[in-house]
Amino acid sequence: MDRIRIRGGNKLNGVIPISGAKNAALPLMIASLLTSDTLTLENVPHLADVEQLLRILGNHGVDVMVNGRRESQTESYSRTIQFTCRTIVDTTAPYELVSKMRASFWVIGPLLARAGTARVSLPGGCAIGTRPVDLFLEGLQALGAEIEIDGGYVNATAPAGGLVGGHYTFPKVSVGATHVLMMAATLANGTTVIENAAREPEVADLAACLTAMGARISGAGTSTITVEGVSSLHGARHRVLPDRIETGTYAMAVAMTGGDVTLEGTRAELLDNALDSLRMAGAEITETGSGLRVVRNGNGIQPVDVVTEPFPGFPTDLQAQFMALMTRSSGVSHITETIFENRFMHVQELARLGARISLSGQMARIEGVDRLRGAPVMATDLRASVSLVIAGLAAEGETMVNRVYHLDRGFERLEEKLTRCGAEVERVSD
Ligand SMILES: CC(=O)N[C@H]1[C@@H](OP(=O)(O)OP(=O)(O)OC[C@H]2O[C@@H](n3ccc(=O)[nH]c3=O)[C@H](O)[C@@H]2O)O[C@H](CO)[C@@H](O)[C@@H]1O
Ligand SMILES: C=C(OP(=O)(O)O)C(=O)O
Repeated sequence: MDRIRIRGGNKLNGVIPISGAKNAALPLMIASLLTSDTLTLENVPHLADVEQLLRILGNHGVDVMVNGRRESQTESYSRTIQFTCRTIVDTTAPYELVSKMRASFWVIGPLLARAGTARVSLPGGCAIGTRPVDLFLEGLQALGAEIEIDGGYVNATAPAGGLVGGHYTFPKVSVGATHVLMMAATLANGTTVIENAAREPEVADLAACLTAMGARISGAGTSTITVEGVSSLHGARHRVLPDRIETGTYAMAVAMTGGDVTLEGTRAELLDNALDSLRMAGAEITETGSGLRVVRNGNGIQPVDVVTEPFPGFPTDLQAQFMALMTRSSGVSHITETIFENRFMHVQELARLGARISLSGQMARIEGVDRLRGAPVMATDLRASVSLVIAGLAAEGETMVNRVYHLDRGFERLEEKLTRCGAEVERVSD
């Protein structure tokens, strides 16, 4: 099992290319099920989750070409992948495939919309909370779907003439359920209005791609999305937007170590609130022609309180990384997690490095310390893992991060990107 060894203490200086967003690429890939034409996606990151979804889509009948070839091309940062689903050959998404990754559940929307039926295993994914699927099911029922749960599977059936436009107000913001409902509504008969929709940039990115495929969508990126159903979608070419979580992660790494790094190919507006928190912590962040420049020279790290919220609030997917940064601040900070009920697994691992953190319900109190010391730590989920890398970069001596398969779900070539900027980070394969 691979591990990551870090020798802390080096500043980061240089350029880090930001990859296409995992959380945009996954729903975009799933959208290929909605058409019999070819959907071409550019800037698809090479990540374990993407590879897993390729297997799942293959099972439904999607033919895949990566950089013009049939076998997976791993050498390039940014891959162009063509997806062609002439017919849906299987409407079942089995437990063995879906249990590994939550987003694979999202095939339920396109399968139902195009084939009229779907049998999809209840999902897996990062163990950060119970993560039910009730809102997906309620939303699909609002489009006329009949739903039953049997043996760990959701069986969904559209009415005889296909899904029908409907009105659904989310009682709670859900990124995944917004993606699914929007995709399902593209092929429904009539107009669908989705209220209290997720406003994450990945939702707008999916809507832009669906629109290029012939869908009629307005309001994506706001909390009310209207979809006028059409009878079919066609092929399109779309570029996956830059990964805002990867952007924020490296920005926090620079704030942690000090240095001067340009995050190439990304944009400030994708991070909104999180950049303000980073600036308050002491990082200088400027937009350049090629991306975002992050600098921290001389000044220490200031304590900043954050509360995770749906976009444009501070993202839960950056909570662990910001906590790592706060372990070295010059005072006391508080981090409140409002999205997932069990997303503090990194706390005990950060403590191994000398962090002082106490938990009270959904709030963590972090008392900054002068120094962290390297230690063996264990990655528990994707973002928790990278928070340990950030802490390790600033810790004295060696930090060994175990179970890095979590990291490989969402960070493309992490050790290479950091090493190029002066960090001592290497992958150790046993
Ligand atoms: C692949 C992907 O894009 N994953 C992201 C997506 O996950 P994901 O789409 O799974 O997260 P959601 O936005 O759906 O979850 C938000 C909250 O709603 C709850 N909920 C959700 C659906 C439902 O049917 N019932 C319900 O109660 C969840 O348990 C959670 O408490 O958004 C999360 C919140 O920004 C991010 O952390 C994940 O990285
Ligand atoms: C929680 C995450 O992913 P998933 O929703 O796929 O579990 C994440 O990207 O941080």
